[in-house]
Amino acid sequence: MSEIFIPGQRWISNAEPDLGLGIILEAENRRVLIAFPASEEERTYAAASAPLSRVQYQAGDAIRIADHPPLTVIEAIEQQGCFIYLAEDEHGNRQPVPEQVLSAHISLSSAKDKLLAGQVEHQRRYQLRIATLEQSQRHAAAGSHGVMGPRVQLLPHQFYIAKQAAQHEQVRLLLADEVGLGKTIEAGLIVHQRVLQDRAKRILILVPETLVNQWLVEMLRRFNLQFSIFDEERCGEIDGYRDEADSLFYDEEEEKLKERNPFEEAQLILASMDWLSGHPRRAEQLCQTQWDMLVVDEAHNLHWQADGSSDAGYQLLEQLCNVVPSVLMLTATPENAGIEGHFARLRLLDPQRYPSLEAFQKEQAGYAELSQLIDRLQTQPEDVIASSADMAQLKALLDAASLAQFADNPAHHAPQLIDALLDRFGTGRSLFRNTRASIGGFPARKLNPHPLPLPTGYGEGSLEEQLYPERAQTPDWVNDDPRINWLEKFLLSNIDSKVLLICGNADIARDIELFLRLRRGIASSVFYEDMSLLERDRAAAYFADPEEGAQLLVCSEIGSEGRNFQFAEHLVLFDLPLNPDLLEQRIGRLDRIGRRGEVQIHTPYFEQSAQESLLAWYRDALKIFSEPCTIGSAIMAQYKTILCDALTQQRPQELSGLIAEASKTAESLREQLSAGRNRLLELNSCRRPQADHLLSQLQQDERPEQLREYLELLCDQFGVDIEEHSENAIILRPGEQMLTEAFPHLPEEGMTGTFDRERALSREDMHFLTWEHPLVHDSIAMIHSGDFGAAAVSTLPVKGLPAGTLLLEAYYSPTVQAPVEMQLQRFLAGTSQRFLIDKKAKDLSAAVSHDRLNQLCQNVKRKLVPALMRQVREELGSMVQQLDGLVEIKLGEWRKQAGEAFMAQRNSERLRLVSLAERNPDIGQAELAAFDQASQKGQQALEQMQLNLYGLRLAIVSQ
Ligand SMILES: Nc1ncnc2c1ncn2[C@@H]1O[C@H](COP(=O)(O)OP(=O)(O)OP(=O)(O)O)[C@@H](O)[C@H]1O
Repeated sequence: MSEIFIPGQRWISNAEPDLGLGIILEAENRRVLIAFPASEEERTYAAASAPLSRVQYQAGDAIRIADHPPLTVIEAIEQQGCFIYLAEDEHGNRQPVPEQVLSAHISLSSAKDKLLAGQVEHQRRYQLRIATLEQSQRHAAAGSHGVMGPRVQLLPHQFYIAKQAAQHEQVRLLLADEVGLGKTIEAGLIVHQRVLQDRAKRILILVPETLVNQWLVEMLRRFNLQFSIFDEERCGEIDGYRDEADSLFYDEEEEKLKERNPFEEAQLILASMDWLSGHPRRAEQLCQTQWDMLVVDEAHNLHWQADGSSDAGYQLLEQLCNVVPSVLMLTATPENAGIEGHFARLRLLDPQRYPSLEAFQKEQAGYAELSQLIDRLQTQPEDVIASSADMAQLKALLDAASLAQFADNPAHHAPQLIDALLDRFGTGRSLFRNTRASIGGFPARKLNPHPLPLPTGYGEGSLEEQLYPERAQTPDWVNDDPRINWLEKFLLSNIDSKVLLICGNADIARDIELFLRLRRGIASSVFYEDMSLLERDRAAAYFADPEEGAQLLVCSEIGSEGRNFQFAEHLVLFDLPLNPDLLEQRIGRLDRIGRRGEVQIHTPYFEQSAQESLLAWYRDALKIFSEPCTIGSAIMAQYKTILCDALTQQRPQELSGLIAEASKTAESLREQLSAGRNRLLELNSCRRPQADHLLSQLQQDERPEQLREYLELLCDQFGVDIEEHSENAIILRPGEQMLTEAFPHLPEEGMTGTFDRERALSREDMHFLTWEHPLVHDSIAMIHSGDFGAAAVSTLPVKGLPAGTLLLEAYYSPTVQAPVEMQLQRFLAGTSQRFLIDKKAKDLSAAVSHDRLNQLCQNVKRKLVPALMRQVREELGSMVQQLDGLVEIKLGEWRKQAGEAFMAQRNSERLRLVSLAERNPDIGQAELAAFDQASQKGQQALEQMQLNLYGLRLAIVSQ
């Protein structure tokens, strides 16, 4: 039966009790709108299924009005569906209190009410409830909270970044690892962590159209995150508005009534950046939607222009960055369009830290000196103290308080100093870039050049015509081009190998594939921009199939970004682009994590042509075929004009001189970078000892044995059948007596899961069972949000105590009611409190553990409960009141601890802001005042922290 909602009534959300005490604002048209003032949130529900419970106080209950001492209810009087409480203060003064004025901060005590009313449950349910609290608190406090569940290999550089990202209230990062080192995985870890920690609910991922499905699959199979793909078709189905102003019957007013923002319809949305940047109306709707987090892949494709003519993609990114609190941008080639574009992206992420391009460029010149200082701080912090030059340098950069701390205990405080230096004078907080060189263990790149005779008619004209002669030919060019002939032979002599071919032009890609498939019978598929998403993904899947799949995949340039083709043995570069970052991206399709064996790169080219010279340029000047190229765009910026000129004119002497010179410039740039910027990035992106420690901690936190025990308890109580599958693996199936029809994430046919990460990585048909698997996570949430097992009564057959002695066991968990963006729950992680008291309120919790009590306690038959409760009710009532006194003391301690942890973090953020203000005129007094106000608000909310009574067990000593 549905409840009757009346404006002014006070209700509480069963699913989100932390929202505090809600007040009904509207109840019309079978919908109910409720506001939660404590957390500044509103919710709308269908009235028939609203997950709300009416809050109704009884005589004797304590109630609160804001800024008032507590009152005790004498009587509740109902008037037109709302209550007026007659209540008195500690001096006996009485006053009427309409429920509308009650404080929105509420402490919940359904366990108490249930126990006192004799509504008790079986022992085992209570045990499950307490196990749920203890296990979830333990997991929430673990350093690996949020990153344990993903089905990924434990790679230190990725987990290190996720850990760094978790440290700040909002995460705003450029993930810029070299190609194929797992930026998608890093982004997934960060997203997963934010979702699991309740720090982000509404997430938008924007990627190039070609990568939409790959992201969808990766998010689901590795992270259990079910994103919805939004495209124009889907949006059109939701948003009825049609802009057909030219039509005779067009009625703007009527159309406006059909308008709906489609992006409000789902929480986790994945969409193509190409589509949105070309669709102003959808882009506007996107910006009007409230997002907690934005992820943008291949961010280098969005171009910034100093004169304000940035492309539509960049403009959309800019607008989103202004309103979305957490932003991740991914690019393997951050400086693809020069330092300006790189700076523009950093500024979007952190405008306070990056006020001007000039300052940023100046800063880069000081990186070598800074990285040497950091090196010394890392290896010999005591020597830094002893060196007056180092200390003078530090004094010029950092605040006196941090330096004083460092001088007191150099080894302990050096890491904080390093963080502050990296953040304020490097790109510490905003940019992570891991390289193959710093991670190590990658297979080598091997170039296989294939010189071919230059056919007549080729090798003349503009540089473009010389480099890509096939583009100017008729479609039958494939019959005569020696590269096709070579390719055919190559494929036939490597029949068991997968070959990826990339060329810069869609028509050429199509011609090559068609010819080899139809005329030469090669099992192949093709991948180019005019194909639909589905067709492209089918082509990629056909290529990936190890048994029946294609031997060859021919891609236009769109296949060179983001795709995972590391399983292919050979990469054929049918042509070479003039952009070294594009070439690096192409090689990155094979040279990525998970690759086994050398990266075989094949370049068929024409002898004594511009192609041969360009190959020599890449090989000898940039060395791109032997190591990842990080200096490509800088060298190209310097030499492109003269290189193109020399290539066009085909002056071999001049070219070899140019290559020798560029090679020297490249070498010295590499050295310069490795002493300065790259060294700083290396220091920042993965500190190996910390990263290794994180992973070993994560492995300890997994606690598979305890998880298994917990699952057994859970399944037992909810009627889910559990059976052994094999070592470290189980099968779960809905049992005939399953308690709830919607046991979370359990398919009707059941599921097989393993506790072993390695096995989960190789067996995709098995679920990876951790404390973060959706079934476990949502079962825990289900128990937390309801009162399942909240109260129990048992007998305690022990000899040492007189029969009839009462022991009361109580578990509390803290809650703080504040706007979600303040993320104050993180300062309470892992805290819960157990009391075990006798009638004199003596706390026996240390003497008798919960487990021991579980072993000793016996369940009381349901029909005996009412009589038993009548006997003990009075004594029990006074014990419950005594508990309140103990709780007050504990609450004081926790408020203090959480407040201190919160302020320590705010103070360090404040120091940063003050330090940045010295160099950035945009940060003024107003920013600092707003910051202080937010700190004060957080502190006040923590001072209002409440302890929820989570579970109560009465044990009555029997003989
Ligand atoms: N921790 C991991 N466990 C398992 N597989 C991983 C892990 N990290 C990366 N991979 C795999 O390595 C490949 C490269 O990873 P990913 O696509 O995230 O790299 P990327 O840096 O985004 O690449 P690009 O620069 O091409 O966009 C993918 O197939 C990915 O699934």
